[in-house]
Amino acid sequence: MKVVSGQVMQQMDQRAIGEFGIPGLTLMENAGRACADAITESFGPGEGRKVLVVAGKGNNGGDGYVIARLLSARGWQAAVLMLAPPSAVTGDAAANLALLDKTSLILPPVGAPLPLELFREATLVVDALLGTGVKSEVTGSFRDAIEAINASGRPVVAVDIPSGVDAATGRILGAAVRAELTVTFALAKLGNVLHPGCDLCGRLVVADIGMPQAVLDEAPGVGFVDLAQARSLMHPRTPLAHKGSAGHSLIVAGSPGKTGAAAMAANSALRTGGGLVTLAIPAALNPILEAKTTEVMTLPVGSAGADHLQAGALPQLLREAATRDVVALGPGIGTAPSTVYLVHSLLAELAQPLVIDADGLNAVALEPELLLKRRERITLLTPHPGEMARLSGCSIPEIEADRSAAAAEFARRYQVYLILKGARSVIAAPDGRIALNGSGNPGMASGGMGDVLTGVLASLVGQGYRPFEACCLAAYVHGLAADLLVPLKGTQGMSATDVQEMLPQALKAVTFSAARP
Ligand SMILES: NC(=O)C1=CN([C@@H]2O[C@H](COP(=O)(O)OP(=O)(O)OC[C@H]3O[C@@H](n4cnc5c(N)ncnc54)[C@H](O)[C@@H]3O)[C@@H](O)[C@H]2O)[C@@H](O)CC1
Ligand SMILES: [K+]
Repeated sequence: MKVVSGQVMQQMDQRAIGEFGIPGLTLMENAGRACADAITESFGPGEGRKVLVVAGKGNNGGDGYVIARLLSARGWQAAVLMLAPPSAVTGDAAANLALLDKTSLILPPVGAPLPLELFREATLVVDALLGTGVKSEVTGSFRDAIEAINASGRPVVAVDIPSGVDAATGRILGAAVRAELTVTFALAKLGNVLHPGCDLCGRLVVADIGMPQAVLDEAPGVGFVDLAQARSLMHPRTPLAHKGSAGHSLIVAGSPGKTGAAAMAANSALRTGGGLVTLAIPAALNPILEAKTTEVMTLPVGSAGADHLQAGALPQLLREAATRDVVALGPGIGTAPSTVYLVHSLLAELAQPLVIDADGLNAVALEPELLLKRRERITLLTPHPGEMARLSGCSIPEIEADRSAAAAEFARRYQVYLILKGARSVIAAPDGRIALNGSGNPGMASGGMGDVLTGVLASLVGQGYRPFEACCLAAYVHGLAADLLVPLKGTQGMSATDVQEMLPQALKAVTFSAARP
């Protein structure tokens, strides 16, 4: 699904009206009807029940007037609480205001408290205060209205986006409505899917309001990886599949104290459907990894006593990699100078698609220009914000201020695919494509989750998925495995190994529709 900023949506509205001749009134009528239909579907017919529409002075309020008119025709007793005088309402919104029964309009005198009894008496509250036109922090009577809506204890339906959420960032502008249902128009807005705004939307419905297909297709936006999107990316496994056709990953990982990272990355590659996995580890750690893994083949590298990956292991690793479909480099390798040197050498010399994570990224951060040596080869990085900050020479707050921009800029500059981890991981491609991952939960804030993702991503690349699609699917499946754990374990105490072991169920959920076992 495509997601756009509020500003882009406003340009789309203008284009539909100006270039395609669709009257703004038609778009507003379609938007209001989509909300009325969603309300009827969720809450049933009116049967004399009361609905309170809280309306601002812009077109979001205009949608609210349409909703009030249509719901009263469907048996609701509709009242409209206006936060601005009718004289301030203009354009299409004014045209719809004129169609309303004047006795349904409530306009509290300036400075008077809001009539809270209206909220108590209503069965349902519709939030049509502010939509994509919100410009600043919400204060005064608008803030009072948002607080009254939230305190009402009534189900709330938000029109387009919960009022007070910034449509471009999901940021709460001082106060925001908490809705049970949000009906957004034409395309979802970034504020509908980014935290914390998305936590206030409740169920999100994206309604068709008759926007021309060309306007939808040509709007600049980002992808949002949800179940439907992940399902469309999944390659079905053919009946003729064999272990040689499902990809052979080489995972280069491990140092003393971090053998678990190596084991999780390798096991996760298998749990994602990889045909074969070879785990290259410092020779001295081989007995530990032999015991920790079963299906995985271990490859002790370096001299017999080597407990860190060292530069001398380069020829052995290059020989091994030559017949592998993908290499993943970094989980738990540490930052010893010789290990860093090895990472830099592998970066330059490996021909295979290369996934780099963890200490592999820290080694790259010392000399990011080395990535440009791989311009003609596929490189995929999976940084968390701290690693991203080191890679790009910015601070973590700078990265967090605009995660999509940070990921997109780095991916373009260094011609790499990138998963910037965190709530709503950002996936960026060298050609400018961006997607946000829709799965995952706070239970994933625990050590080792990144090692699992590395294994998942390497496995998918090894199975032949194209890099951007592999990143989208890896992020989604990884998050979904954690989501499937929530009913079983909650969000405190789930471990990365739990997520690793849930990967097959996540893949199953993505592969099969509900109708198929
Ligand atoms: N043709 C169109 O443009 C369509 C627009 N639609 C609706 O129109 C909405 C956008 O309408 P508008 O651009 O009129 O904007 P809004 O209705 O979101 O709000 C804009 C109004 O609120 C005021 N405002 C901004 N920030 C404020 C704040 N912090 N506190 C108080 N007032 C504030 C502005 O001065 C402006 O008057 C969409 O969200 C959607 O609901 C739909 O009807 C579909 C068609
Ligand atoms: K709203």
